[in-house]
Amino acid sequence: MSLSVAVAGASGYAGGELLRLLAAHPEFTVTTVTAFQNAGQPLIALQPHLRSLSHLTLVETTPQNLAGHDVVFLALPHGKSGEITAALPDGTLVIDCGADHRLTSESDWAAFYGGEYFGAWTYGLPELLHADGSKHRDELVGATRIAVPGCNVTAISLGLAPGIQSGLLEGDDLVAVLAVGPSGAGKALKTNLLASEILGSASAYGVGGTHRHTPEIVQNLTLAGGTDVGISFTPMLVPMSRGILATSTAKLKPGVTAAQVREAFEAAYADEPFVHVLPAGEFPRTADTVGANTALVGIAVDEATRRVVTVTAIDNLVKGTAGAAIQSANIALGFAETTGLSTNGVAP
Ligand SMILES: NC(=O)C1=CN([C@@H]2O[C@H](COP(=O)(O)OP(=O)(O)OC[C@H]3O[C@@H](n4cnc5c(N)ncnc54)[C@H](OP(=O)(O)O)[C@@H]3O)[C@@H](O)[C@H]2O)C=CC1
Ligand SMILES: CC(=O)N[C@@H](CCC(=O)OP(=O)(O)O)C(=O)O
Repeated sequence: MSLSVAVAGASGYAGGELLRLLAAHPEFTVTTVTAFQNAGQPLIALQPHLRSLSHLTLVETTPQNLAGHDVVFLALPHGKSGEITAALPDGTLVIDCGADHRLTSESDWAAFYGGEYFGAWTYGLPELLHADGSKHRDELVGATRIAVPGCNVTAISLGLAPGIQSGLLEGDDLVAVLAVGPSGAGKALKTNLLASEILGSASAYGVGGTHRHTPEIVQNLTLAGGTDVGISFTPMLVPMSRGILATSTAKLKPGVTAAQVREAFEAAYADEPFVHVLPAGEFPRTADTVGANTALVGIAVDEATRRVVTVTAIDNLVKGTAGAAIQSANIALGFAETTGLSTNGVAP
């Protein structure tokens, strides 16, 4: 018997991608979809690509409308899920794609987000290494509240954690520069995201340690065993609708070889269904992850500067959000982790 599912924020980009994946998931049936100003509209009016869900109508995002489901996925603006989930029964599996429950430090929340702090939930990045070599998926088994990572955070964390956990890389001088697609910013119209502004242009934002994903990256890489973790991280908007290409670099510890670094990454991800290390000399393209729940990682060592350089590609809406949410739900509920998810993208 399939589980009944509600998706809140179903008119947005993350909600739409959740619905696309859930519609093909054998264990879930979406019965409720909610929105804010678009409540009352047929879902198909907002998500015309989701033909198999054309029977659904968007209703208001209230605890009453979300109650009575086995699983609730939230794809709401930051700060909007805390109050709603407080009213849902403890036994309901709730998965939040927003940031409200990602940070374990209240002071980081206050510094980078502000507003009421609702506390951290189990973190939805199964492949994240812990200092002792275990993976974060162990914590997801049986969880009933899950916080899905920020998409930039996923790309950077997967691209650095094995080097940190293995003790081969310094954690205090990390640098990451990312090319990101505008869908990461959501559907709501913003002037700097108009096609006329982004086509033919690349622009940096969140520069100089100000991006709100910074403490989340530090949190993950500290969990992976890093000491005094510090990262300078700069995302750049580029004209592609989906995708993140994260170039992450770190200093090698004295005496560490390129072969040791590659071995650490290959060992960490050897059994991972969704994280693939590319052969030496190969680096990923975002195009090869579009629609797939895949992270592709390329690795090089720059001997002149004694830095490792990893290049990680993900689809921000799949492995960066909706796919990670479903992967984590699968683990929490005891389904095969890959259920309803694919490593195959679409091309061209
Ligand atoms: N886009 C991405 O790549 C990623 C997104 N996320 C997170 O997922 C969440 C959703 O993002 P995204 O889909 O991109 O955003 P969108 O702007 O595309 O969608 C936002 C959704 O929230 C609803 N909404 C807007 N304002 C309110 C409100 N005040 N109260 C309740 N609901 C509201 C909207 O409804 P309506 O249409 O009716 O206004 C819509 O359904 C965010 O927390 C985001 O950070 C996380 C990782 C990556
Ligand atoms: C292009 C763009 O603006 N991208 C977003 C990514 C959003 C994301 O990962 O989600 P959360 O907002 O849930 O953290 C950004 O860099 O802030």
